[in-house]
Amino acid sequence: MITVENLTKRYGGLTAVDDISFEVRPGSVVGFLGPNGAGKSTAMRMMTGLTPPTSGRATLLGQTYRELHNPGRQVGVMLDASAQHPGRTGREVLRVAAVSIGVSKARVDEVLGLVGLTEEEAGRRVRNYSLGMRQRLGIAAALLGEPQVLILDEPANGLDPQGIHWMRGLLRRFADGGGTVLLSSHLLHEVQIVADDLVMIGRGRIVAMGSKEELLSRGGTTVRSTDDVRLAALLERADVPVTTIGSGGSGLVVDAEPGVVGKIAADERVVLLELRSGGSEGLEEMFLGLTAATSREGDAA
Ligand SMILES: Nc1ncnc2c1ncn2[C@@H]1O[C@H](COP(=O)(O)OP(=O)(O)OP(=O)(O)O)[C@@H](O)[C@H]1O
Repeated sequence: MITVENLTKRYGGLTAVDDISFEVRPGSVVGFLGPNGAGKSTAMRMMTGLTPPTSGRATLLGQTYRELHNPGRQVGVMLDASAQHPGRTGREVLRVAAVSIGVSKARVDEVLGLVGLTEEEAGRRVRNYSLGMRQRLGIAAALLGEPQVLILDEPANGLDPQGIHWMRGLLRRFADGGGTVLLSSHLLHEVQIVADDLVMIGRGRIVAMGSKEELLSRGGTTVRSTDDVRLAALLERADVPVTTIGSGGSGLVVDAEPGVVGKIAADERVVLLELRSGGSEGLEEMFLGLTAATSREGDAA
């Protein structure tokens, strides 16, 4: 549904997006992650025809954005929630968009309901909206044409925890209904729950990508038991490498699947207090580690 092939953007001497390739399958949510300045927005702008690539290409439903017959009906885009006309009411913003892409007024009310903007809020001018309300309006605009694909740049920005929870539900339902979602974030935990796959970029380059489970399991397994010293010895005996022995009861990090560790513990009657995929550091640490080395902002430090 979304195919990105060797996409590159250079601004003078700066390579903002450096030869990235990935795919987003129908029915899935892909989190596009990277620190500030990593090149996420530039990549999304190229995907949606707003910035011409220096080389490479991106297709949506088999065509470039510019080749799409009625892009507003096929691809829902939210790149900059503050770009909406400040002097119009939320409802007016959506009505104007509805006319331009050819959808009914009734659909405007439907999407307002979907994003949880009340009658009163829809009648307020956008300049008086909070950032969270602007995000909801931006998502409403993206959903307006009943698209099959959603491309959202930092949609969780400005949403409170409840709003983030709501957005996850909305995107999950959209994907479960066969839709394709690409959403960017500079915060792993915002997308970690909802995303099926993750694409992590730093300084324009892909630094890691794969299914969430795959990326999580790269960190090994964390295990905590009532007797970690004995468990470590049992694991070593079974040729399962223990990479860390935590101090103060923080457990072990083991280079094996949780199932393997659990079985050894069960066979030897060691009581487990915790058993999970990922090292003690978790995906967040891995993300920070992967991107710290490639953060442009880090250059100044
Ligand atoms: N029009 C432009 N001209 C020159 N440089 C640009 C332009 N647009 C983006 N850049 C640079 O390209 C790099 C990537 O920027 P981009 O906005 O794509 O990053 P991002 O990952 O979306 O970060 P953020 O979350 O901070 O927006 C940055 O160094 C930015 O300064």
